[in-house]
Amino acid sequence: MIANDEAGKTVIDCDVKELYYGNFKAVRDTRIPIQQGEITAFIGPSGCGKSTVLRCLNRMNDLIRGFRFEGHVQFRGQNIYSPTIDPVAVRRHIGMVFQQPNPFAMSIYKNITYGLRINGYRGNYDEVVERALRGAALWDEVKDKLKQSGLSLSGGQQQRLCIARAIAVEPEVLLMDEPCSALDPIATRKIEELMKELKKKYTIAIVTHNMQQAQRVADKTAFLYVDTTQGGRTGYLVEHNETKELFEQPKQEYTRQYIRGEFS
Ligand SMILES: Nc1ncnc2c1ncn2[C@@H]1O[C@H](COP(=O)(O)OP(=O)(O)OP(=O)(O)O)[C@@H](O)[C@H]1O
Repeated sequence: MIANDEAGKTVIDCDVKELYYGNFKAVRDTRIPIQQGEITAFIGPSGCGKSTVLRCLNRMNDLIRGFRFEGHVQFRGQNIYSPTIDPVAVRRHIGMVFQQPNPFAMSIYKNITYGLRINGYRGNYDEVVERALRGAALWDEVKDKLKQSGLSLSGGQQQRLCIARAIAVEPEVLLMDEPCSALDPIATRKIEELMKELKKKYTIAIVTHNMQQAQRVADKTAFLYVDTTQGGRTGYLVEHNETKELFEQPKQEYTRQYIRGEFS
């Protein structure tokens, strides 16, 4: 669906042929190339596999019992599921921000330096903390209280702290699983503005329930739906395209119906 001349821009080539949790086939036939310097949104009804596919991109599903999938996920041409690849190293390159802000119960400063300390970083921690907090548009609000607990911040600030924590280790890709769903509209807009800034430096994939949000922030959008024809509930990719085109001139009837709200 995406033109060949864009293949060189592909940072992650995700091709899920079949994905299972135990005996349950959760996703099939979903190929989504994630392009460098872009925001790719995953949309679709509840249970279509948006979060599952997103979590495949940095091996977060590995932790789930019964998870297995056929297909591949290549990061810069390398299969991240190869037995020789360390999943922790994968997550250094491909960071993640979750639905609920989840700062650690420690100071703002230590939240940011946590990943660096684990990785044995020997550089200047103060510099990294400032750079990460500035990158997450939080520096001005917290620079005088870096020793205060991360949990003392507002929900929107906590989510920006989690983004700062994710970018402190300088990943190439940021995965965001409904990062605004626990936030009010003002905090949501702040995160959306931040995403537009972040994409100058990072490639982003985001799961969102909010179609307006996808239209506001995403360059490309992938629409997944649930196939119930075989008696199961298996998610699959219906359409992946430029966001504007997907919303204004959808190629698939299911996409057209979904964005018109004809089914939920
Ligand atoms: N850990 C798990 N064990 C078993 N089944 C799971 C697990 N996680 C998700 N599933 C199932 O896989 C399917 C896809 O779930 P997933 O959370 O990826 O969908 P989603 O599109 O992100 O949904 P939502 O929008 O409601 O968050 C669902 O049927 C769900 O019940």
